[in-house]
Amino acid sequence: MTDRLKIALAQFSQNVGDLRGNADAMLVARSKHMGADLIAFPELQLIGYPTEDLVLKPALHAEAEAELQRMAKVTADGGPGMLVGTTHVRDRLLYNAVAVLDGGEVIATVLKHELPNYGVFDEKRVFASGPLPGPVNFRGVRIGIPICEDMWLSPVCECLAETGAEILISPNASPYELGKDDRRLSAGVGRVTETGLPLVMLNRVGGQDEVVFDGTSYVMNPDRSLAVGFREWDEQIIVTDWTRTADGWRCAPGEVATHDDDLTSIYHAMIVGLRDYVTRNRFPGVVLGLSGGIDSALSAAVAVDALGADKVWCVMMPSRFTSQESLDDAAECARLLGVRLDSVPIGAAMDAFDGMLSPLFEGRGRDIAEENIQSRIRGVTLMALSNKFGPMLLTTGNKSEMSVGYATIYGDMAGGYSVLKDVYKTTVFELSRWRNANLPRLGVGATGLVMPERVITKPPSAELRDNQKDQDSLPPYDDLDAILLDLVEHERSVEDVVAKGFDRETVVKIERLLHVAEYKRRQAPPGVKIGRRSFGRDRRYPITHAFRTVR
Ligand SMILES: Nc1ncnc2c1ncn2[C@@H]1O[C@H](COP(=O)(O)OP(=O)(O)OC[C@H]2O[C@@H]([n+]3cccc(C(=O)O)c3)[C@H](O)[C@@H]2O)[C@@H](O)[C@H]1O
Ligand SMILES: Nc1ncnc2c1ncn2[C@@H]1O[C@H](COP(=O)(O)OP(=O)(O)OP(=O)(O)O)[C@@H](O)[C@H]1O
Ligand SMILES: NC(=O)CC[C@H](N)C(=O)O
Repeated sequence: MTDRLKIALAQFSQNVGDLRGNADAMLVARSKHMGADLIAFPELQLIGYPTEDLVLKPALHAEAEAELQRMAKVTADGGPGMLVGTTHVRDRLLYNAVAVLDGGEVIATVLKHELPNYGVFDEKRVFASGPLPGPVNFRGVRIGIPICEDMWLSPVCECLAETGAEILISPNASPYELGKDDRRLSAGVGRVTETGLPLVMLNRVGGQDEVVFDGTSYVMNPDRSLAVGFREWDEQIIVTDWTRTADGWRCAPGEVATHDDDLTSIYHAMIVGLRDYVTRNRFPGVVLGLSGGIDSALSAAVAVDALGADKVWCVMMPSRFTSQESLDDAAECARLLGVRLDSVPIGAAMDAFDGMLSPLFEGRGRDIAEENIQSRIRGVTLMALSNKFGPMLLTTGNKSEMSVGYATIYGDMAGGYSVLKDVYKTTVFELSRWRNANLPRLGVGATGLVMPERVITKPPSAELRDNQKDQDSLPPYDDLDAILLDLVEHERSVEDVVAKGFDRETVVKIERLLHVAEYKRRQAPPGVKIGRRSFGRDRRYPITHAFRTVR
């Protein structure tokens, strides 16, 4: 019976659907840690998380089994065993599983019991729930393997402790949300307190469409002290040293990384989401409309930090409503960021549409139709550049606008991905100030200012007509965001919000706009999830419905 163990923990990224690539990355990691007894990886490391309906293809199960067998054979060399997240088919049911590989074979397969089915998760849609598991005997040590949600709730870990587990290793695919690192720790404290066992929480990193994974893996000893704490966002392998004591197994103390403050954390999530989306979908870069306003300035700054200045192409598309201030601010933003800026005036296209539509529009005054045509001309222009040269169009709308439909469908909503989709305008201001004063650790962009101060201080305007200001149609952003926070993030009623002192008419209007704009959000590009109620993945409302919290 062994009294010492070396367990290598790989906080890895994953490439959904690239089973060969994911398997090769695990084998390379193992080959570099031949002194370890075991190397563990995050949840579904072979397939990638979230799998969504990809796992409904039987061909994928066959490939997963072949890759698993290939990996198992490698372990015949007597080196480290492997703990690999994969799918498993048993009695024609599909499970989210972890296979334990050792001595050339799959020595055990553990099935996930608790399937998360809320927020961004849909696991019950594709996986069956496995029975409550017992520990796996790995070289004489009984290892309990609660798979992600199995660690977030009590029953699986309690069952593992009762059936003799000595160490808990929990492969996770726990998506980023502001403050989630603390919740991961609290869940761990709960399980360690209940079971008296040491716990490994091993999370993935990287971006997958709307969700990003920030890692923050850790090892917690039974006294609830952190033996090891991984960095946020980075791939990292840490070899942990374990000793059997009279009171059970203990992990030797190592490095415990500190975590970012809120604004740094949000900014990093945006960088990781955009970087992985653009690179994995093989775009040469991004193109975006740079208006001299704050949303496009911040989107451009994130893009430069994520991809590098040479991969970001900005285009100013002035009309007769564009102020000199906007022209100057866009030029200064581009200079500070070191990006290419072209100018494509849209007056000729506006005149062409006026001419084309004048027989039909005759007798009607100019209104929102003409305003939106400008936004759509810009969308067409940017998509033409995307088609001709390949960069993906980056959409710049923020959560405040997307909440109330303050964006033109098929116009400035055109694009492939949005970094501001889940941040309210007040946070856009904070992030812009923060980025002007800080260089993000994960960023590859410019030091110093990334936008002139005036972009942050001037009143926001869509410049679709003379002297237009956002505040002509919307309440001040401080009020709008406070109301939206209640209606969207906390699902409060109009009465609840009015009771806090907000004007009833304003709150009723915002609730109405929120519901009416659902059709726009359904057609909006994906964007990185930051909070608990992101549009699309978390908050799923019907488009057609008659419910209002006031009549
Ligand atoms: N339930 C539903 N299902 C499907 N389609 C529906 C629909 N309701 C309306 N529609 C369609 O949508 C159209 C109305 O939507 P849309 O054409 O977008 O136009 P609309 O929402 O009326 O106007 C866009 C608003 O966004 C503002 N804006 C535009 C551009 C940029 C910014 C900014 O600051 O970032 C602000 C602009 O000032 C204006 O207030 C209707 O004409 C109809 O065709
Ligand atoms: N003159 C312009 N030149 C280039 N792009 C523009 C121009 N006007 C608008 N856009 C694009 O359309 C998006 C919507 O911009 P708009 O100015 O209407 O409102 P906004 O939400 O306040 O955005 P911003 O703060 O970036 O100006 C902008 O972020 C930008 O990408
Ligand atoms: N993949 C999972 O089971 C993740 C569920 C977990 N509660 C989380 O939010 O991170």
